[in-house]
Amino acid sequence: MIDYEVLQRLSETLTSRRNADPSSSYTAQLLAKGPDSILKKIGEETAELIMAGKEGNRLHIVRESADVLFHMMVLLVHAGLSIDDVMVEMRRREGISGIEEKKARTVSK
Ligand SMILES: N=c1c2ncn([C@@H]3O[C@H](COP(=O)(O)OP(=O)(O)OP(=O)(O)O)[C@@H](O)[C@H]3O)c2ncn1[C@@H]1O[C@H](COP(=O)(O)O)[C@@H](O)[C@H]1O
Repeated sequence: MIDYEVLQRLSETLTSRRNADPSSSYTAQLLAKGPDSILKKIGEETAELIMAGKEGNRLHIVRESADVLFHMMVLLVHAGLSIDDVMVEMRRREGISGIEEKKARTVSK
């Protein structure tokens, strides 16, 4: 059974870090440094995920994916959002083929 509740708990923890002391929280440090620092980390972690994907090492892919997801969630908190908002969008897309969606986009242009 996959523990999706871990994302909910992490989301709550990260939101609470808005008021935390940066000396005791990496998330609070990032939030205090501002959006450019968060975006820089997302860029770095995404590049590392790309390299892991090229390398094909499954453990590295999982670990780098977790780093990207974590830093993306910090960005969401910075923007006053949460993983819930992303899930709402994913639910909206559910069952809509990417191929069909793209075709509909071209038609409406
Ligand atoms: N999931 C994570 C998580 N994933 C990655 N990281 C941190 O992200 C940082 C960046 O990773 P890097 O490998 O790039 O580290 P680095 O190379 O030393 O960083 P730079 O020198 O490049 O800045 C590291 O310090 C990791 O520990 C995380 N830090 C925290 N969490 C979760 O967030 C919660 C709150 O954390 P704090 O806010 O620190 O209490 C924790 O309980 C965890 O559940």
